[in-house]
Amino acid sequence: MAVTPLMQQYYEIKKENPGCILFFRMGDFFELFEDDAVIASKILGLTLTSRNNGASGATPLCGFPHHAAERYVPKMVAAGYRIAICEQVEDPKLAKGIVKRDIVEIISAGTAMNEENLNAKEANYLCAYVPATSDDGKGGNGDVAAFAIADVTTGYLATCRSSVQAFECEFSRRMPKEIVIPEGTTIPSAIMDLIKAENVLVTELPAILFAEDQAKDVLFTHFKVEALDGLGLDGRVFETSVTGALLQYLINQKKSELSHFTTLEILNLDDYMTLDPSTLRNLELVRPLNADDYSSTLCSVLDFTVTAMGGRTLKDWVSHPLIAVDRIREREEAVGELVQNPVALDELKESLTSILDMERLMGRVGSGRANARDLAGMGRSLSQASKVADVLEGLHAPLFEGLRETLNAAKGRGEDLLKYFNDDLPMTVREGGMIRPGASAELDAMNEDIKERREWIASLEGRERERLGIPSLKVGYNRVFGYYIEITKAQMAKATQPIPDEYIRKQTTVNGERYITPEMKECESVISNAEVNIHALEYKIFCELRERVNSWRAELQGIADAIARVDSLYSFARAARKYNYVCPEVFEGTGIEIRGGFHPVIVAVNPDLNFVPNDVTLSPDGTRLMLITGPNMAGKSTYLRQTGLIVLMAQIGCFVPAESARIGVVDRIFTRVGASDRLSRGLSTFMVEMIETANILRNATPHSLVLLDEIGRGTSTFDGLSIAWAIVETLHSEPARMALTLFATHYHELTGLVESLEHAGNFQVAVQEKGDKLTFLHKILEGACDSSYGIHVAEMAGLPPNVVRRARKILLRLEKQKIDPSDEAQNKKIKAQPQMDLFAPPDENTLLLKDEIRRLKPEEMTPMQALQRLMDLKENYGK
Ligand SMILES: Nc1ncnc2c1ncn2[C@@H]1O[C@H](COP(=O)(O)OP(=O)(O)OP(=O)(O)O)[C@@H](O)[C@H]1O
Repeated sequence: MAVTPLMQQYYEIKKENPGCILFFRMGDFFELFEDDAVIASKILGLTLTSRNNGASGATPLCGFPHHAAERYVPKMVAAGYRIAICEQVEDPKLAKGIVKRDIVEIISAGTAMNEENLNAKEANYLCAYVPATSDDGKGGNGDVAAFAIADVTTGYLATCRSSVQAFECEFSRRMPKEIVIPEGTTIPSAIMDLIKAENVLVTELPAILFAEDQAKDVLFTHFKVEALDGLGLDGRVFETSVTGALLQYLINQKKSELSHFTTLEILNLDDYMTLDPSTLRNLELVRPLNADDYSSTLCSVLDFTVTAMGGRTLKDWVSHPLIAVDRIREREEAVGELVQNPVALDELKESLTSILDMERLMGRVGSGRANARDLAGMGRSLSQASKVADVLEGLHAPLFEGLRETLNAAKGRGEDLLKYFNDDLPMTVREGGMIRPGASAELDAMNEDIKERREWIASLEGRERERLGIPSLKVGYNRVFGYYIEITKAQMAKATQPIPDEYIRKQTTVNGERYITPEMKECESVISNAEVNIHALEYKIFCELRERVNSWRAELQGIADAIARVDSLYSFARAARKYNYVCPEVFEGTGIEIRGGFHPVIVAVNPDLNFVPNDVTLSPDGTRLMLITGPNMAGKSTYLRQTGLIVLMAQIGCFVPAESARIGVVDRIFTRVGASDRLSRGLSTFMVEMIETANILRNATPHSLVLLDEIGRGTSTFDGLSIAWAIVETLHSEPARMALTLFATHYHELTGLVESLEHAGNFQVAVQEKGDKLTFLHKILEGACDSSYGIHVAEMAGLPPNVVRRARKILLRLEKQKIDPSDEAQNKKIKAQPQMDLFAPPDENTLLLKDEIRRLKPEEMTPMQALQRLMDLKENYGK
């Protein structure tokens, strides 16, 4: 079927970009056709119309003015689509036939650059993954991963080979918006879970992009190196392949060089405490459990950062606690110095305040999008960065010395840039108005040449007003016929002079006439000819400046990174001062000793709450496992979480919410606490609980901190108790595990077990019972709690009195069968006993009896037969 030539062009471009929604530029509009139009009209709320497409009939169509793309592209990307921007790439006036069009950029979740629509304090990560083998070449069954992570907005690029489990942890810490894989690759199921839960876009690429040789070429060309060791990739086949493919994908999408990717980091995940996705979630470090409540996260409490870069680094630090004691102490020392020096803190805040997002500005420079405002912004930020260096001059912590040296590279550069730019700058780069007088002699001379004529035009209005006696006469300008003199009908009537002969009528408007004069036109033509050259020269100077900034990129990224770190240390110090945190003593070894610890988030969010501080003492030779009993609502979960958070805060180099703390560096924090959002993924509460517990029991080490809250409550009492019991024994006694453990439980039966274990101790959350009234004291004390008060709490919550009364009766009866786990004889009985659940099914005899009764037909029996049957039943079942 014949289609119009325009649609033919459309179809060709569409075919070359499968899987993309095509934004097709036509004049001042973007048009979308067919399915693209139907999809976009729904998402963007646009009216769907149709276009006559030659003999093939009408085509669904929707469109919008081109500048609206700024708003519409992010909306489409957020809805999970990939947008191909197709621009007119030749001047329509010069085109022979259909205007030439081409794709200038493809935008998807992980490649979006439009930072106005991104959360400034959040990175926009894109990840690539390939299955790998381990160093020794043995682990090739998909349990080793190679991955690369990039942020195209800032130029961050890193790669790593690790176990799939470590990849899963890193994936959830970074939470990329998009993952790129070779076609047909199976993504490990744990990662797939995260992808589904977070709506991560999955992009499959031809496997050839991941071929080692191809990837090498991409890396060599991009980084201008001739060997892999220049990038630290020597002998790292999988990392090379995955990084090369990722970079190639980005270059293909952005259709630009991306020179802001200047370095490649080889990640070593062993440098950081392992935090699996459930711990990240449960401790609410960066993201809240309840999507809308960011204030419940640790980040929100610690984030006093002033710059967007600092905000991103702070998040990165919080989700990557350190293992190396010297690095932790380095940060602590720097924070400590700031805590003691409020003047320096204020000075830092002042100089950090006007620093823009230099990393993202570099992204704009590197991808050729920067305008004069961006370069001047970079200039101002550099001047401020050198002020930050001056503040650091007065500080002595070793970390600050290194940062100051890096920041010294900013000295002079800001001023060097700013001297070129006007104070008020346009968005456009080809229409002049950017370069400050005095910055270029050539430009000044060109401006000088037309100065008189510009002044002549500028003063024309005044002169003509006087000459014609029309005080409100106007000289205007439009793109169609340039300068004109406008005289309204009312003005004309009041004019003291007739319209001069040299006035040429150009346009009649509703209110009057517009004129030009030959002298005016001659002047204008000289000005506009000169301005073409002036604008071209301004653009040339601008491009040189942009190139200069681009050539500074390595230093600028170093400066940006240093600013982000200073800002994060500043933020820790502010938090420490505001909430009275103390510097923990972090040591290499095992043991946790916290005096007067409190929960950083609860206290920050509820400043009026009378929070009761608590102690923790865990050591390999003393108590390794604390079993904590106490009523509901007493504060067990809070105690567990605050301990996890305090240990984590110590290892990110932050001060901690306590009177004092000694923290032996832990390799992992495991948590099995609270609700889980994995329920939505089709797993039952109990299943999730057991998956997470299994992970703990397989991976905990004697250097781990394990937080277990109410393990086993998701199943029947005896199953749950038995599981909890076995877990306590394993964590306490199995040499490979023996982790420092806080175990909160409602199974009071376990307190007896704990008494028989050498390195476990019973603790309770104190309550005060006066008559019927129960007061929570929130204090953790030694010893076991002898009552669970569950019914009490239920009563306080408003359960109807008849239900409460009945519950008390049932409880009394059940307590008569109480089990003592420390009683060996009874222990054996438990294991041998069939399940004795409240709602356990009736025994076999009862079922048989019921069955026999059901089959009896008394109406067909004689009295004698009935009596005989009754005697049989009594004989069989009556004992
Ligand atoms: N140390 C404390 N000081 C003051 N209030 C506290 C303290 N610890 C907890 N709370 C408050 O008590 C309430 C219950 O705490 P939490 O959820 O930790 O109890 P729990 O013992 O784990 O309860 P459950 O067994 O029902 O899960 C929370 O609202 C919390 O703010």
